[in-house]
Amino acid sequence: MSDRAVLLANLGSPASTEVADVRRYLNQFLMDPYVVDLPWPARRLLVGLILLLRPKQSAAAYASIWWEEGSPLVVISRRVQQALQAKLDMPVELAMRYGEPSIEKGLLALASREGVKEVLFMPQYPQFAASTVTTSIREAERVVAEHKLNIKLTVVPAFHDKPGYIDALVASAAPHLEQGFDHLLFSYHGLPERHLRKADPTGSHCLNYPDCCDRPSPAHATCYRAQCVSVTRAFTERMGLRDDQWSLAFQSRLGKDKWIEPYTEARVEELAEQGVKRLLVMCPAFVADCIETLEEIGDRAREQFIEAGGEELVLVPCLNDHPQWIDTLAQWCKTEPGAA
Ligand SMILES: C=CC1=C(C)c2cc3[nH]c(cc4nc(cc5[nH]c(cc1n2)c(C)c5CCC(=O)O)C(CCC(=O)O)=C4C)c(C)c3C=C
Ligand SMILES: [Fe+2]
Ligand SMILES: [Fe+2]
Repeated sequence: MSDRAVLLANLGSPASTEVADVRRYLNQFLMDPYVVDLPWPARRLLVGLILLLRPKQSAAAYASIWWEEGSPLVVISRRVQQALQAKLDMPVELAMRYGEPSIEKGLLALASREGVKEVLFMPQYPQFAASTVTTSIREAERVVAEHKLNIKLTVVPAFHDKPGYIDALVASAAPHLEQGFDHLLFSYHGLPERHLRKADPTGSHCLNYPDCCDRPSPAHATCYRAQCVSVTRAFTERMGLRDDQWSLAFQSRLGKDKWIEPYTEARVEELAEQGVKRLLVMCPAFVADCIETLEEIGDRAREQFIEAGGEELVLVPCLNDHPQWIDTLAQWCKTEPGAA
């Protein structure tokens, strides 16, 4: 038995589709200063306003995609944990940044296991964003410090450029592309432009040129947008797609700030108007299907596409528990983190 253990971390879901549970979840999520990055009084005020209407709308959206066993995101993540556990001679736990099972419970459970000296902390995000990766790492560090846990926390960074991730994406999506399509849309979760600028260590690269993501820069080490572009490029090159067969857009905008463009909603409508009949949509910012893929794309974008003249929108499933993805994760757990 190794002295290493693994903690998979994802974003999290409400405990149920009851409005009160969704409100509690949204409050915890949006009051995170890495997500709504305003000083506390302004954040409290803005989130208070969002919580007037959003919980009811989101509860209805969650209810439309909820499974008998629970939230798709949590159920799929649990399957991944179990499949990974079956391949490894080290304990594997699952944690969510918001809601349950919490990062605190996961770390305490692993630290109490006999012989565990190191926890490999694996945030399940291919691209870096402070609102996903940094906040998860800070929470894990807080738990280790607060409980004085005698473990080494080793973080596996965002894996957008790791061949194992791209290979698994190709293996899981290729059969869907082989069914034929008029256009392939890569729809990534969006981010406020401000988040991108804040993450730019040069202070002068991101969003300062129309083609910033195509110009090599040290800023790309923490640029969510550039990492989405590079995953898309790697995938389309591997699949041998021409540039006119695909496009890239960003979904899930919330609030009045400017978010990174183009927006998925606008692109879906444009594609239908341009005569695209069979549209495939991939969402590579998510490793597991969730409300953002199943409801926002699989239901709402599909309806919008058909109303605008399209015939069929096919949502390509996320990596979920695809065997090749599980093999990749297992390899990362056994080797040096981030090296595979
Ligand atoms: C300011 C708001 C938000 C930022 C910034 C944000 C970044 C971000 N989120 C994900 C991944 C997921 N987000 C999910 C749900 C979700 N996201 C926001 C808002 C922001 N996300 C909200 C309010 C919600 C809840 C649903 C809703 O009311 O619309 C989920 C799915 C959760 C589930 O239970 O299924 C994921 C996963 C990324 C990758 C990201 C930054 C790049
Ligand atoms: Fe989100
Ligand atoms: Fe860029």
